[in-house]
Amino acid sequence: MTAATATAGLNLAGVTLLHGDGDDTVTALDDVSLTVQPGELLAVVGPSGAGKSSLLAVAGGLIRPTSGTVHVGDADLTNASQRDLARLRRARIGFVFQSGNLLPALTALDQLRLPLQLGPVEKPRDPRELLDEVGMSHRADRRPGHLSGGERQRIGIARALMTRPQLLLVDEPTAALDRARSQEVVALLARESHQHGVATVMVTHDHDVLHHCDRVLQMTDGRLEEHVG
Ligand SMILES: Nc1ncnc2c1ncn2[C@@H]1O[C@H](COP(=O)(O)OP(=O)(O)OP(=O)(O)O)[C@@H](O)[C@H]1O
Repeated sequence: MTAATATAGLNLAGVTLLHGDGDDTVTALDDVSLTVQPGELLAVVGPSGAGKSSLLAVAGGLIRPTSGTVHVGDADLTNASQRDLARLRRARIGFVFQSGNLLPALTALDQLRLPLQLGPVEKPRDPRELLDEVGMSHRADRRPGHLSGGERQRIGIARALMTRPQLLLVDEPTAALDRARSQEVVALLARESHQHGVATVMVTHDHDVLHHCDRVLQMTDGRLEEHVG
């Protein structure tokens, strides 16, 4: 990898991930190389079991690959200690889950404050400003039980952006949403990625939202290929 490609966004080089051992070995990722630029929204589609969740887990430093390297900006996740990995994840990576993964007892505004309470953050976003940016100021005092699925997802996205991450990893953000809400949520992801220069990887089964994405790749049997839509 050249110095230039190692300084921004996400870079995976020759990443292979094996699960299990002996006869039970499963190749979840098979020699995957990928660069996602700052400000780019990449969608990854593919059948169940193709390796999409494994890709997110490796890119997010949650699982170490069997071989190959993973960089977020200039940070090498592959050789980092557990302690450094935790610090890198907190400072550089945002995660968005299928249904928002919000804490039931916290208001929308407090969900956004939460990442700032888990440790020092260099230049955090202002929670009220970010709430406004995702169109949720009018719901600041509501708890998740009184929000719609689309609203919960907006809060989940905003929470992931509080620390100004370089990389955003998004797992099936529209799985629980109807068509109109799905369009809004992915349009929001595209806008936030572009505006704030975040490299975003979104795994999805939802082909109706792909037109919001800058690039679409297909995962098949652990390999990433061009998507023919
Ligand atoms: N912890 C594990 N131990 C053993 N095998 C695993 C483990 N996690 C995943 N696998 C296997 O690795 C392969 C890739 O799984 P992965 O969850 O990444 O696929 P996926 O594309 O995300 O699937 P889905 O769309 O159903 O979520 C599958 O064959 C799966 O059975």
